[in-house]
Amino acid sequence: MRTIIVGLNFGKGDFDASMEELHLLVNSAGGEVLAAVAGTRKAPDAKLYIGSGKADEVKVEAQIHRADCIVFNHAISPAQQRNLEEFFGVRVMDRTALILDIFAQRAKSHEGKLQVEMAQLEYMQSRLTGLWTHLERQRGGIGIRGGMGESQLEIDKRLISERRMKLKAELAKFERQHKTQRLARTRGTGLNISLVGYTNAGKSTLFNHLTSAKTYAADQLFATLDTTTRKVFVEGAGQLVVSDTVGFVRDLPHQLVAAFRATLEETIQADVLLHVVDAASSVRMEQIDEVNKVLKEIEAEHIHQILIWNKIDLTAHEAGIERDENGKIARIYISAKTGEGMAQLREALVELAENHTPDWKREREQANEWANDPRFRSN
Ligand SMILES: Nc1nc2c(ncn2[C@@H]2O[C@H](COP(=O)(O)OP(=O)(O)OP(=O)(O)O)[C@@H](O)[C@H]2O)c(=O)[nH]1
Ligand SMILES: [Mg+2]
Repeated sequence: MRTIIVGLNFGKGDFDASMEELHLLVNSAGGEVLAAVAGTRKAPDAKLYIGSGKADEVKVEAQIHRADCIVFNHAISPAQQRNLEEFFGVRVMDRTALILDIFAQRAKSHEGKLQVEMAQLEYMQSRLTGLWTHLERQRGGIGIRGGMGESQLEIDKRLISERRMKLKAELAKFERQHKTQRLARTRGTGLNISLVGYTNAGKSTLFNHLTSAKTYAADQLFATLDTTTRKVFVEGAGQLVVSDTVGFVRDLPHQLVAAFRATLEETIQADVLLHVVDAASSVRMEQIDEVNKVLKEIEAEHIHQILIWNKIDLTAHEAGIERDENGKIARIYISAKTGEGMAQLREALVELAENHTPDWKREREQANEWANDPRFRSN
């Protein structure tokens, strides 16, 4: 797709980095960015999101470059999208739709495909509702009852609802399957580790290094969609379970977070999160915040987390372990590409495994505690 990207700078965060990310997102979706238009505003315009002057500018750019798509670096309302498409005469997408599109292209497993479809339907349904209110208002004004628009909308809405119900039931089946598999996998094994992090941070590269697996690692956003889990034997740490997960991104559509809940469930079950950070990125701190936001959304913020400062081959950092004031491991500097710091990471895993209490032991301790608690003793 021949694309023009548009972003408004509201004076928050790193605007240039966010436009750069949108550029990467469009490339990841298979599109080509022909021009970028930036504007500054205090608040979005109700009708077109951008002001009418800016809209003229975008229209000229679109005509010069013969663009067939305009992507906004924001979430725009259904009404605004309609107005913009009318104004430009080409397709208009917002950030959410773009991310959904990438996920739809990337989904490989049956479950992944269902999850993305679920998220898309939810997104569409919210758009239809917007359209519906719009027609409703129009109809009220003109005083005509019923009409083609209304019935078509009603049908669309019903079809979407029915499909969503079906998907929900199918996804629930997968969820039960995950539970059984997880039980079988973690029985008798040690530490359960999940690699989490912003998209493109290097999770899959690290996963491959740790497990000698061939998980798809690529310089594109959302290379990984499905959670991959492997057992790994680490000398001194015993049998570990390691999971590679989907990358997070700023404003990850909440529909997607909801849809991927089952996949992300793996993350929630982990004993330790290795939070992989692209240390070479200028916006790494913002990315860490975004990842933590999603972790909170999936109720995984309480899990012990260690920051993996990756890609140090591109920075001035040296490989090694950094500890907090209590001597606990806080950060590990590595390069998953060159292998620097991997020895230290393995050392850290041994230490974590030593300090880890397996579930069965924790349960037994808990039972003993209750047995000895006078409050629970009968006479
Ligand atoms: N220079 C350098 N590049 C790295 C390093 N680790 C990963 N990369 C590169 O970064 C890009 C992204 O790596 P992935 O492992 O696919 O990243 P990911 O976090 O799994 O990304 P998603 O699955 O898209 O969320 C690839 O081009 C890797 O080759 C590193 O230590 N140094
Ligand atoms: Mg990956």
